[in-house]
Amino acid sequence: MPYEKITPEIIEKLKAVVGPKNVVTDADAMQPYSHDEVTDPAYHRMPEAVVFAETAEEVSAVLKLANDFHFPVVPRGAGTGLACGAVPEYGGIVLSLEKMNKILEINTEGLYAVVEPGVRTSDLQDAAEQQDLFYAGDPCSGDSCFIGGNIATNAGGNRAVKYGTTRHQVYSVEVVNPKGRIVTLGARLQKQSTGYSLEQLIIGSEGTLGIITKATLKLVPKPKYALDLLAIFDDRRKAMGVVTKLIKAGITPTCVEFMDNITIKSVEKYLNETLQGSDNGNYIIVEVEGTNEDDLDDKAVILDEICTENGASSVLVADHNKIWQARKAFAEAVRAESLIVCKEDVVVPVDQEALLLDEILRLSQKYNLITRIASHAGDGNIHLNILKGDDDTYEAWDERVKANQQELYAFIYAHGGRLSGEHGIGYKRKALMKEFTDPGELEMMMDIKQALDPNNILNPGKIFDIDEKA
Ligand SMILES: O=C(O)CC[C@@H](O)C(=O)O
Ligand SMILES: [Zn+2]
Repeated sequence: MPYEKITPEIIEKLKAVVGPKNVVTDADAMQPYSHDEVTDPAYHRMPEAVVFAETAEEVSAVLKLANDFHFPVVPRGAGTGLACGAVPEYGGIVLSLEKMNKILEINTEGLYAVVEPGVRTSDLQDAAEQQDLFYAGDPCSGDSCFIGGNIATNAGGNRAVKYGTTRHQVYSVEVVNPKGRIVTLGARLQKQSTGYSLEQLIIGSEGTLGIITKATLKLVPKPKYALDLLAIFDDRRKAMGVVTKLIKAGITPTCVEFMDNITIKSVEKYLNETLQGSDNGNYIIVEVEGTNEDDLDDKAVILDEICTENGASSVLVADHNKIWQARKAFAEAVRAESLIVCKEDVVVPVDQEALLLDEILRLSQKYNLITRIASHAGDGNIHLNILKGDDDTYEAWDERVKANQQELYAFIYAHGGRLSGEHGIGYKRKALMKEFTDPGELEMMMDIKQALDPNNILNPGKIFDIDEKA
């Protein structure tokens, strides 16, 4: 890629924009910005400088410099991604938004929040709760990830069954577009038919079309009554088979999550706690909200019946904090087992998900893979983690992982699915994106990128490589 190196002249100009303390070139200080949560060092890349922005105007000036001098700008939130979307594959600068971390407004009349991109998701959840309100976005990394990154990647998480993904929480975003113009896209409206929904184009574009500098997000009244049920199944295929039945019951659960037994054991070890049914159980965790205690009880009875009729050995009311601590510890528990992990994030229509699990189990046997499986089962989204075993070489493992991927993705696309449900493409999955995406669809994405970012300076090489355009 013919980009300019970050010269001392460029460093001086960057310092003039954001102040000397906000430009870092020391290798040790830059090291944490060379990767996200992908632990395999093969995917780490050092930036040439890390720049911290404190205002939209600074972001704008940095992007104008990038166009003038032709260097890449890689926007970064908390760095909790799993697709290398914030990793500077082609060098240049990492532009961190972590200092733009203010909750600007929680509006209890209009039910919305205005936040800067570096606000931690859990901080927004807590701030809303203090006003008896609720921010529905809830990625598993909520204690560390930022709202800006949630929007840029259209983070999914645990409550999408009822509330949708991040895109459904967003009224509007202020972005700096690749040419450096500050613009607000979308509006605080329940409806509008006023041209393209550009805010929706930004959401999930992984920082390739604009840098989010402010967002107006939906809040809802805090649900007064909620309950977590834990259904334990001896057979994991039966556990997954119950999901469509739970959805069809018309109760609109907030969450329907799945964990298989070996994963429960892994989490148990990591947390050093005993988890219910961990001897040979597989979990379906269902959270429901109700208007009052009776409503909640009625829903619980229905869910209990469905699970029991479909093979659950027990259905328990779970301790909310404990069960969610276990579910949210999935990624960390796997990381504690192995730093070399392939994380599949496949998604199919919910009614195809039991078939997908069958296929995953078949392929895991065929390719002799060590797996851990957790799933946002209510969304059809399965996280298949494939661990490298101690007595495997990287090359032998990688070869089997790739063969598995080919068969798995062929199955997924044949069943109306996609290769990523929520973690995104970044640069980690772009070769597979190219292989499995309809060329016409990919061409439209590239056309949009080229129109908005003609110099290809904003997060280049993410989702696709523009110079590979046919
Ligand atoms: O590490 C993973 O594969 C999944 C991480 C996260 O999306 C989750 O749902 O736990
Ligand atoms: Zn997830």
